[in-house]
Amino acid sequence: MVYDAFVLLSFGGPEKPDDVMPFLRNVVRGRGVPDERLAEVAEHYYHFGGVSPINQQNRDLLAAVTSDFAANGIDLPTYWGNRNWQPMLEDTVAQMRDDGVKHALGFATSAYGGYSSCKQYWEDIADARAKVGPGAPVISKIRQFWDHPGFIDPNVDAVRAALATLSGRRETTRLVFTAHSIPVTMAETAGPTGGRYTAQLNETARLVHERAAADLPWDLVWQSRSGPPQVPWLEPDINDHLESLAEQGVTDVVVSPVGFVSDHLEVLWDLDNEAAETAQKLGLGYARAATPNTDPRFVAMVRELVQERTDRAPLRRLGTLPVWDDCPVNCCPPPRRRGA
Ligand SMILES: CC1=C(CCC(=O)O)c2cc3nc(cc4[nH]c(cc5[nH]c(cc1n2)c(C)c5CCC(=O)O)c(CCC(=O)O)c4C)C(CCC(=O)O)=C3C
Ligand SMILES: [Fe+2]
Repeated sequence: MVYDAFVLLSFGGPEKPDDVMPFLRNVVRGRGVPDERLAEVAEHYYHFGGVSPINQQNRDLLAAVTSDFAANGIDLPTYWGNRNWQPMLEDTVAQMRDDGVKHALGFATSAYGGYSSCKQYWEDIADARAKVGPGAPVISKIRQFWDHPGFIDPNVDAVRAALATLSGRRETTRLVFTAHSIPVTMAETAGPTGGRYTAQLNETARLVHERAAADLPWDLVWQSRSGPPQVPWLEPDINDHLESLAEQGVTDVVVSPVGFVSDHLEVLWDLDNEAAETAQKLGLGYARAATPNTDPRFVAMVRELVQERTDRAPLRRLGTLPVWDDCPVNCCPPPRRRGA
């Protein structure tokens, strides 16, 4: 298989106040979410001047990957397209067609399986290619990387650095990993045999824990729940979990958002703002570990994942869960649409 381009696939985010509501309508398109709910979420974005950091983080990642390719003799042009905001993937795919690209490798900014984190990127690719029509390049998505050392090692260092800022007693310190909550049915149907999102997250958390702070107890909990209250999502929420930890006599927490690859708005708002405030109310010492962002090891991982496909380079990984490149068509079905 000969690949002739690389494309970074991501979520997208607003870059000025006027982008916020149209961006949010794109995120929930077809799901019948009322504007009042979106207006509430919009406040989180307005708090940061209507700018999500995610697009700049992706520009930085793409620039770093592009230089890393050049330094390692990989001669692929690099592109970037989003699901929910400019640059939209369909515009990127049109540009790739105009540039003569035939078959690109796509890297999505999510380490895990499941609908939102994996399958929906396949859908984004199919939708973008359908809109561009004849001549649209084929895009093959690169595998999930939850246990790749280039993802684990930066998280390990970040947990160690966060721990070092706490002044409390180690015996009563807890390591808390977080990821985006998803509907329980979505978790049950994640991956070819179900449960893949939570299984991979548990493996990531275990791998980071045993390298960063093997003596500390740890938990994996959830953040950023949305959707109507009658639909069950993964629990406990980080804020409820901090309360029960405080009741158990925990004095300090390190929160490591292994569910994400950059310090975007879900991290800045839901952790640095909300969870930090909860911890303060409870009198808990609190430190949030950084995500990989553009750590050189994470950037090198992207190149190694490309080399797995172009040179049949051996897979570098630390875990034991199964790995696959192309997902079966029937796995990770989309959530049921809500009535408007
Ligand atoms: C698993 C997962 C990831 C991690 C994997 C990955 O990274 O792909 C993720 C990432 C992100 N989620 C983000 C933002 C949002 N997610 C929403 C809504 C939802 N997320 C879901 C799941 C996930 N989401 C689900 C099941 C929904 C509800 C259903 C739906 O409607 O699809 C909503 C709607 C409003 C609301 O109801 O809260 C917003 C605004 C941002 C951007 C942050 C920024 O701007 O910096 C990022 C990176
Ligand atoms: Fe989300």
